[in-house]
Amino acid sequence: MTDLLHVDQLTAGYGAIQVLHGINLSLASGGRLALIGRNGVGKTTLLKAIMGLADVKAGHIRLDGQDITRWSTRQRAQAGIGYVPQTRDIFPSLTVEENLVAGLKGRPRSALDEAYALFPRLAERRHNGGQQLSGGEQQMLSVARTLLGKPTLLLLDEPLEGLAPIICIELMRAFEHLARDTGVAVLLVEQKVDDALRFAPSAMVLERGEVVHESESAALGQRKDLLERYVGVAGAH
Ligand SMILES: Nc1ncnc2c1ncn2[C@@H]1O[C@H](COP(=O)(O)OP(=O)(O)OP(=O)(O)O)[C@@H](O)[C@H]1O
Repeated sequence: MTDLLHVDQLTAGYGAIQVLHGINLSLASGGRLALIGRNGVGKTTLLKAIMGLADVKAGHIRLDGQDITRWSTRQRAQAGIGYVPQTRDIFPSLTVEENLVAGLKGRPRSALDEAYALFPRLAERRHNGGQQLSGGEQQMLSVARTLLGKPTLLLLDEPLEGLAPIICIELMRAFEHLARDTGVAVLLVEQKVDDALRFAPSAMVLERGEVVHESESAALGQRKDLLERYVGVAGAH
């Protein structure tokens, strides 16, 4: 079976700065993979490289068997990659509904119901401005907008960052539903290691731009030594 995403010997960074060194990664259709590691090890850069937002120096990125390494970000989005950046990419001056409409890209307005079904909070706040939303609601809006593009691969960059525990639970539940009901594959970068390992059956640890560990999440959750060394937490998985 062909992997949905296949990253092969990827070396990438920004201009002359090399951040990732020879990364290999595979994700099947409908699969879930957690990408963890300390700040600055290159997790965001890996997502950006997959989305066409970092400079690839060597190696290949394949989506559904097609080599997309030199494709534009727009082409990758059209091919089915959805990227939710760490910065919560919403228009603060537009309402929730206007933000969602901006993500429709030709799909019928009825598609908004999918977003509201996944995040009922957004339905309640549909006429509120983006800047009036809480951090959690902004994150939901950012995710919902990306999902309107019907991605087959979703790249999530620290979606739980700075959110209250109760909102984290709500978001993780929504991601579970989403993955189960739509079959979208998810590559999740997350500092909240327990949540990441619970969500994804497989995990990869990055350190200084290299993969230093790869295993089932349950097995990694037992390796307190590795979690302490590479993530700085003992983990309670
Ligand atoms: N636009 C950029 N130009 C140059 N260097 C960058 C740029 N963005 C990130 N870097 C550098 O690349 C390295 C990896 O950063 P990256 O954001 O990928 O790490 P990360 O693991 O996602 O960390 P964090 O959890 O802090 O986001 C860091 O040393 C960072 O300073």
